[in-house]
This record gives sequence, structure tokens and C-alpha cells, in this order.
Amino acid sequence: MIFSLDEELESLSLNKTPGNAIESDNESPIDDNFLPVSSKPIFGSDSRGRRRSSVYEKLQVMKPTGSKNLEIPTFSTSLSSSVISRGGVILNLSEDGNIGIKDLSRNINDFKPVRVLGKGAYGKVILVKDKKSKKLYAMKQLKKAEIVIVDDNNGNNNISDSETTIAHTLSQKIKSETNLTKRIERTFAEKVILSELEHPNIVKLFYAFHDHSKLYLILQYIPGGELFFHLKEQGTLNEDVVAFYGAEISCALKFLHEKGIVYRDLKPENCLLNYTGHLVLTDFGLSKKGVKKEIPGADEDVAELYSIIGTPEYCAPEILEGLPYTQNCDWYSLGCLIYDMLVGKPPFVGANHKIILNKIKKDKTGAKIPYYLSDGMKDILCWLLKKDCSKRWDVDKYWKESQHSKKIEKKNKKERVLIFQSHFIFRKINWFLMENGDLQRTSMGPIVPLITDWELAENFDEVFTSMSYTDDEFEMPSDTFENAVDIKEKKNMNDLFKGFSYKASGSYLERYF
Ligand SMILES: Nc1ncnc2c1ncn2[C@@H]1O[C@H](COP(=O)(O)OP(=O)(O)OP(=O)(O)O)[C@@H](O)[C@H]1O
Repeated sequence: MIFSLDEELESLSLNKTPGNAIESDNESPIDDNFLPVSSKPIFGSDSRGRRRSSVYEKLQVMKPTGSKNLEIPTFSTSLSSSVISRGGVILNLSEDGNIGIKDLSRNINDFKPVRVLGKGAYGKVILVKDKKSKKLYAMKQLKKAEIVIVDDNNGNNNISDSETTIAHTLSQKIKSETNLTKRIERTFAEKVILSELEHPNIVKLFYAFHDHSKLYLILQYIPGGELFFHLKEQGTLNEDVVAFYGAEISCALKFLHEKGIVYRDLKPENCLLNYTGHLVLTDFGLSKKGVKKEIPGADEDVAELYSIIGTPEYCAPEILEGLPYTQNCDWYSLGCLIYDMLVGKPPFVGANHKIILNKIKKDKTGAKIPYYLSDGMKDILCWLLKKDCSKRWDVDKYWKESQHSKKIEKKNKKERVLIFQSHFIFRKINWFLMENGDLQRTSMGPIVPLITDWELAENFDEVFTSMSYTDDEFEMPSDTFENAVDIKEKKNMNDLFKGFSYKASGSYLERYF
């Protein structure tokens, strides 16, 4: 599970108990009160110490001093408003007044569950078969109650009557509404962003719909499993393989950045391999639309973000420190991922979030790069993993040879070669074919997953594939949910998710099936 800090920052002061505080590095400069997190052991560790970051508990962190809780400029905090900003796109709620049935061509009954592929913060991802066409899809389910109800707890933190003032209650309500709006925005952002994208290294969204208890995204099934799974099998990957996947991820990130989208959750669990061994990015639940330029200090429309969000091992230091950040944070995460593929672990690891965060914050310049890597790998890691984002490689700007980049080189002879695609580690990459998608269509990637039967999902972790899905995943609506939420609340909840339903265009569907 990703950790999403910003939505819980305000509630922390009420939740703070000694029991939440944990042991930290002795030399840590960070006050324990600043980062109270659960000390529960992290589920999902394997014998090699590699563990899934997606199974982490939510981390509660105090809002760093001076940081702003700013989202995109179109942000609306009013849930009762008929217009709400979703991932940077303004949608009118009245356009889909019911729970999506009237314009909905698909629903849960159209699909037969096959097995569980993964589990995230708000629900499971299940391999399903279309009952009519027999085609396989990955169905991502998000429980509405998980998205909506968390907030109520934050707003009612056992404050005694004497302590409760009207002002306090009101301020809690506003914070609670703001946090809820953010979670709903993020839920919509994933659908909105995926529905607008078509790239060979990005997962495809075919349908979205919802019922009383859940939201469903019907995605292209990527059968080769997570890069995480293959890294776990092999420990580390050789430099040519790393360069290849690094290049494919870069193409996807560059494509997103050009569209004003920052991905914010790059990690091995979100990099899947398709059946030909090419990398496909999934999980756009943390992506943000509305970021146009990302050149710090430039006279351009720089849209900065402030939400503290991501997975700590792969998260840029400026995000963790609550500083404004831009699309450049994704290139830092790429550095962490390249490091992980080469070394077998990301640059900063620890037994819990607190230790990881302390290590990242304490480090003055950037991660230590192992001596045994090639000079080319050392060089690229050094520039991507710079702690100071103004010194970090501005990959979007120096993506390929251009007039602008040449000028910079001439101006200062001492300046290193800044062109990303020309870096030595990418010397075997045919960027032209990779960028236009021909490479992905016509050749195999370096790790071709073993697939004997697509329905077996043999490249996915048994922890997930052996999970049961019959309990509540395929009942509509769930009994537990019916009992937990009264009719009025259910109606309100459905109103919050108006406009979620989506169907890809006929030509898009034909192209991929
Ligand atoms: N299209 C897909 N094809 C195959 N497997 C998938 C697909 N999408 C997701 N998965 C599997 O399900 C897992 C969880 O999916 P995803 O990351 O989208 O969920 P999430 O709730 O956002 O998770 P998290 O809380 O970790 O961010 C993935 O790591 C992957 O193993």
C-alpha cells in the first residue's frame, strides 16, 4: 500500500499516543513527534529482506513546518458543489446522476472471477473473464466505504465533551471534508488519466463502473507479473537489462510529463511485464494532472505540488520534506528503481518508514553509489539521485538533442553531456523505435515471462493468487456494507462517485482486443 500522508496530517495531533512512537536511528536529527508511525512488523518481507512496499500501513506524519497544503489551482473543497475538480479535470456531477447504470454498458455480473492478482490500499485486483467474449481482464476494485469512511474516524477522535468546542468540531469537519475530497479526487484521477492515455508502456483502461459498494476499473491484463516478482527471483538484473527497462520507464514518464501528469508512485510493484517482456506501468492512483512545466527557477508556468505522497524508498526527498515539488520527482524515483534493479534494494532501506525517512532526510548530498557498478551506471545514478532537485538531472528538458541543449553545452565547456538519450548506458537502445512503439510491437524484451496458461497467473505472488475472492468481491452489494452504511449515507456516497463510469471508444477496444 502506498502511504498517503497529506490527508492524515491534520488528524495526527489528535491521534498522537506514546504507543505510536517508534525507535528511530540514534543519530536521527528528526524529532520522534514529527514522524510517529506504527511499529508493527511489516507484512510481506521475504527471506532476502525484499518486501512489498504496497503492504505498508498508512503512515501518519505531522505536516512539515511551512509546507502548504496546496493542490492544483482548480481544487474544490466543497463536496456539495455540483462541480468538482477531479485530477485537474472539472466535471459536472449532474452529467451522471445515478450510480452509472443508465450509461453503463458493463457491470460486475458480466465478469467471472478467475483469481486474485494483487492487493492495494482500497481493494483487490482480480483476474476476471468476460462471460460473453471470454477475454481476460484485470479488474481493480476500490471499496467506497474504505475511501469514504476513514474520514469519520479522523473527525471523531474520542474528544471528551468538555474539550469539544463548536469551533473545533467545525474545523474538524472542514478538514475531514477536504481529506475526503482529496481521496475522491485521486480515485477519479486514476480513471480520468488512464482514459486519456495511449502508450505502449502504460496499462490500458477499457471500462470503469460502480455499484453501491465498489468502484471497478477494467484494465488490460498484464500476465508477466510485477518487475518486483522477477527482481525477487533473480536478486539483481544485469546492466543491459536495467538500461532497457530504465529506457522504457523513461519513455512512459516523458510521455506523462508532456501531458502535464506527474506519476508519483514509481516502484517495482507498479512495473508489470507483458507477455513479450516489455514493461507496462500500472497504478495511477497517485498520479496528478495539471502540472505543466517543471523547470525550477525558469520564467515559465511552473506548477508545484505540495502533497506528501508516495512510497518512501522511492520517494524524492523534496516530497518527504514537505517542500514544493515538480515532475522532476519522478526522475528521482527512476534513479531509485535503477539502483534497486542493480543492487537488489533501493538506496535507502530500513525496518520501518521512520528509519527510511530519517536516512533520506539526514543524507546531505544523495545516495551512496556502490563502487562495483560500471562508470556509466554510477554516472546516471549520481545525476538522478541528487538530493537537491535543482541539481538533479532535468531529464524532461534534456531528453534529446535540441538547439537549446546544444547552446548550454557551448556556453560552458565544463558542463557534462546533458542529453538523457545519449547517455552511455543507453547506447544499445533504439530510441526511435522505442518512442514510437514499434520496438514493443515487434520484438521481445530482455525478460520474457514464462506463461503456460494466462489464467494461472503464474508470474504473480502466491500470497495473492491463493487468496479467496468469493467473500465479498463478487457479491453486489455486499451485506457487510449494507449493514454498515444506512440508506441516506449510501445515497450520499453514490453522489460522491457520480461520473465515474467510462467505456473506451470502439476503435480503442478493437485495437487492443
Ligand atoms: N493490469 C494489471 N494486470 C495484472 N496485474 C495487475 C494489473 N494492475 C494491477 N495488478 C496487480 O495488482 C497489484 C495492485 O494493483 P495497484 O497497484 O493498481 O493497486 P493499488 O490499490 O493502487 O495498490 P497500492 O496501494 O500498492 O498503490 C499490482 O502491484 C499488480 O501486481
